[in-house]
Amino acid sequence: MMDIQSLTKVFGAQTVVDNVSFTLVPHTITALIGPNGAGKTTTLSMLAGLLPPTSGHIHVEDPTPLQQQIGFLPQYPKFFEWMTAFEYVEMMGKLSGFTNIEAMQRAHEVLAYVGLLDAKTKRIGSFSGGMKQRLGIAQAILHRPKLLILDEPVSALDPLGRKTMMNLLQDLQQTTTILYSTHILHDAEFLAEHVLFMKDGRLVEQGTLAAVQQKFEAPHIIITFAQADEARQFASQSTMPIAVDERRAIIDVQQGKPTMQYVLEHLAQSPFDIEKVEHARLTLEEIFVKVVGQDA
Ligand SMILES: Nc1ncnc2c1ncn2[C@@H]1O[C@H](COP(=O)(O)OP(=O)(O)OP(=O)(O)O)[C@@H](O)[C@H]1O
Repeated sequence: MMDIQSLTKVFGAQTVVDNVSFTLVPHTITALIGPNGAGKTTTLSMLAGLLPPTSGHIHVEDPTPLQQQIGFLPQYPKFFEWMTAFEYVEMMGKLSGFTNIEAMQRAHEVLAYVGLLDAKTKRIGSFSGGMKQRLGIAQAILHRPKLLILDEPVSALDPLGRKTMMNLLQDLQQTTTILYSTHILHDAEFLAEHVLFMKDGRLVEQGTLAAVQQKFEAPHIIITFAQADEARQFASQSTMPIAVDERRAIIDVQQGKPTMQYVLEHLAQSPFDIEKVEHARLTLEEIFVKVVGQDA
């Protein structure tokens, strides 16, 4: 649906976004992950049409102007705090070309959708951070965009606010394609089907979450025993390089050996009670630290 080719942004002598290419798959959620200053906001601003790229192409199949196809929630959305939620969304509707009646109806719809209908006559200045983020979403989806771009939509929220926002994004995925930036890797792991890792303006890793996790699959086979002393006994009797962590025997795999088949055959001859045998998987956080080389 959206194909980004060699997107680059230079500010003075600094290349802030460097030759970035990726494709957004319709009706999926893509997480743009990177440390502070990686270039996430600059990338999203270019895609949202708020910042002209120095070079590169943004290709969309639909000939409708890009601005009409995209909804954008900035990292720090600015509202007129003295307005009520309804007044604000209704005004934004009129600004985006709705008639008065359409703007009123649509404002009602989107406020209901983000769970702010009860607060529609309250002044925005009295809203919590989570309510403001939801109001930002209401404004971003007002014109029924095909692509929703959100800059750090969950980072500033408390756990409950994050959960509400994640549920909203999951629901919105049915009707839109979503690209959002984040530092909260645990949430991205739960929400995103595709991940983009950015460092120093470059995409250093990208793909489906499953493929990236598979690529960084740790070269270990982990056997979980019913009892800790079974794990210890198994390790002491084996010729394989095994570390024991409580009930888990962790086998180092080097140059493909031992294979899972070898381990399973070995276990079949042992008297121990085994709960599971698995290839170790790194969490998104561990992969991120490995790829980006520093904490988020
Ligand atoms: N208008 C600008 N002029 C000059 N430099 C800029 C401008 N906007 C951003 N930068 C620089 O570009 C780099 C990337 O900034 P950007 O805000 O895109 O990163 P980010 O990954 O979104 O960071 P964060 O997670 O902290 O929001 C930074 O070094 C920043 O100082």
